[in-house]
Amino acid sequence: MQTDGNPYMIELTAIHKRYLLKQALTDIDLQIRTGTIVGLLGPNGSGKSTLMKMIAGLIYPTSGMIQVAGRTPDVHNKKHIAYLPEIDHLYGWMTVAETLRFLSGFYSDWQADKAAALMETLELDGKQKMRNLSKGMRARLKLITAFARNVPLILLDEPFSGIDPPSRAKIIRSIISEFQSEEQTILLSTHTVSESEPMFDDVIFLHQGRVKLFDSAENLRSTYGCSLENIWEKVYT
Ligand SMILES: Nc1ncnc2c1ncn2[C@@H]1O[C@H](COP(=O)(O)OP(=O)(O)OP(=O)(O)O)[C@@H](O)[C@H]1O
Repeated sequence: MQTDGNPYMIELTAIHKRYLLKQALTDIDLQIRTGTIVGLLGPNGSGKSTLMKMIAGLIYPTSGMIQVAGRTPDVHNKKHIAYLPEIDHLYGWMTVAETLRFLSGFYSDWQADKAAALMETLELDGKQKMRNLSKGMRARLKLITAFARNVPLILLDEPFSGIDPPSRAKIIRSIISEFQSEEQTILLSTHTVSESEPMFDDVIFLHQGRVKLFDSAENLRSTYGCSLENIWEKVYT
């Protein structure tokens, strides 16, 4: 995946997405800089997952243009994008360690040493059977599978759902420390704004499928004179 001097990992121009009966995204223009962690915030149904799936090349816009590292995303982008995977289809009889080995076979960029280190940091037991994992443990495993890959773009859709607050704090610290700012870009959607705030370089606030605010976290805080969480309250209430 080449960026050829282009400072933007993701460029969206006049994007509209309509499902059969529902307009999900309207007139989205965004440019996401390479080497940043970007927060994608918004209430339920504001279009976060739709935007993520589109950037991952899993669904297509109704109109408009998307460029990811200078090319239109399609299913082949899986090679270059780690999209927080659905793991529910994986074999329940396998252990966590077997599952990671199984997944490693699909990705030439898999870093087994990193997966092992993250297993330790996130306190996941390799001997546990997949079918016995709690919701929070499954969420941890998803994060490990995303960060074990050496890819330029990581898309994390609600990575903290089901994870308890102390573990969330630990995971956020590990995302910050694992982030390779020269080479990587992370787009992360979440409802846990206050805890996630320290991670974000830039923040997108979506509202009813439109971009309500998009700026650096620092500019937003100084413009509004408060934290992102308080901005959230001002924007959405
Ligand atoms: N496959 C689909 N078919 C029809 N409508 C859909 C589909 N997926 C999403 N929608 C609708 O599009 C809108 C945006 O949904 P989306 O899942 O992108 O929002 P979200 O911000 O990720 O929500 P949440 O925070 O609840 O996960 C919603 O009104 C939703 O009902």
